Amino acid sequence: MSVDYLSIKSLHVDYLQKGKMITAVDSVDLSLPQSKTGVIIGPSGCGKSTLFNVLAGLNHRYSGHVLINGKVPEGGGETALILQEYGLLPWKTVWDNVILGLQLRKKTTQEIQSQAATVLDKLGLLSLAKRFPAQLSGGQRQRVAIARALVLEPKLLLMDEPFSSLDALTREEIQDFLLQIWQETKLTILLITHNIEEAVFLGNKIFVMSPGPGSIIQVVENEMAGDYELRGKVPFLEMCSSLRSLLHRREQHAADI
Ligand SMILES: Nc1ncnc2c1ncn2[C@@H]1O[C@H](COP(=O)(O)OP(=O)(O)OP(=O)(O)O)[C@@H](O)[C@H]1O
Repeated sequence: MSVDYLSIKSLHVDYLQKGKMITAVDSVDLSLPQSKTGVIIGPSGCGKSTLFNVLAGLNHRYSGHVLINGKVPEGGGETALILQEYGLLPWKTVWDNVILGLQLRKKTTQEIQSQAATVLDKLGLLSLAKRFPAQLSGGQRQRVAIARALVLEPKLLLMDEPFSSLDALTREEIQDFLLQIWQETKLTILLITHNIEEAVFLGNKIFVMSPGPGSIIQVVENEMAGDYELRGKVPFLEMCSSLRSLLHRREQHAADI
């Protein structure tokens, strides 16, 4: 029996805003086995980032049960979070951005040098090590953000709309790149996207969220994910189409209430 690496049961998060309680997510149930990819898709404001803040250990004010590898999320450690804007420090070079986390973990200079060089080399970024983020393309910046996360050897990679600011072709290249990273490292990956094709291309499990306060309204098991040749194939297009209909129906239903 496979034990879920990530397990969320009855998650509920409220925010207090100007004296009023706002429910951001309600009754969220989600599970993901180790070394699988999960994609969360849902309308704006349904609570996707709220969910990630809990998983990244940044928000402890929730009710329900959340376990990552059997432990309550505390941040750091085995979990890495990559944000939409990449989170790179503009005044630091690629190299200095990548080694930051290792320095914070008080690694020796030798360990830092060797781990950073290995990851940058693997991701084809060594030649860019002395550049600053502003001197990189969007796709290169995204790869540096992935390098910065991977150098810490996480077991769970959380990515919050990581490719949303990339043009269509670069986006596909980076999706392929992420697939390659996943196949090599067998990381568990949970990714948020608004893009249906991306969800079907990358997600072994696709979690569809309802409009806010969000909950998971459908889980699509997707054995096709992980195939580089998938885009354009009939089953891929069919799954995208049915996911699109589901999301439209749900938005229409919410608008009618
Ligand atoms: N710090 C906060 N204080 C008060 N309300 C918040 C806070 N953060 C989020 N919210 C509210 O909680 C709800 C969920 O927000 P969240 O950012 O998690 O949604 P999302 O699905 O990630 O949205 P998007 O797709 O637009 O990024 C929204 O109604 C939002 O206004």
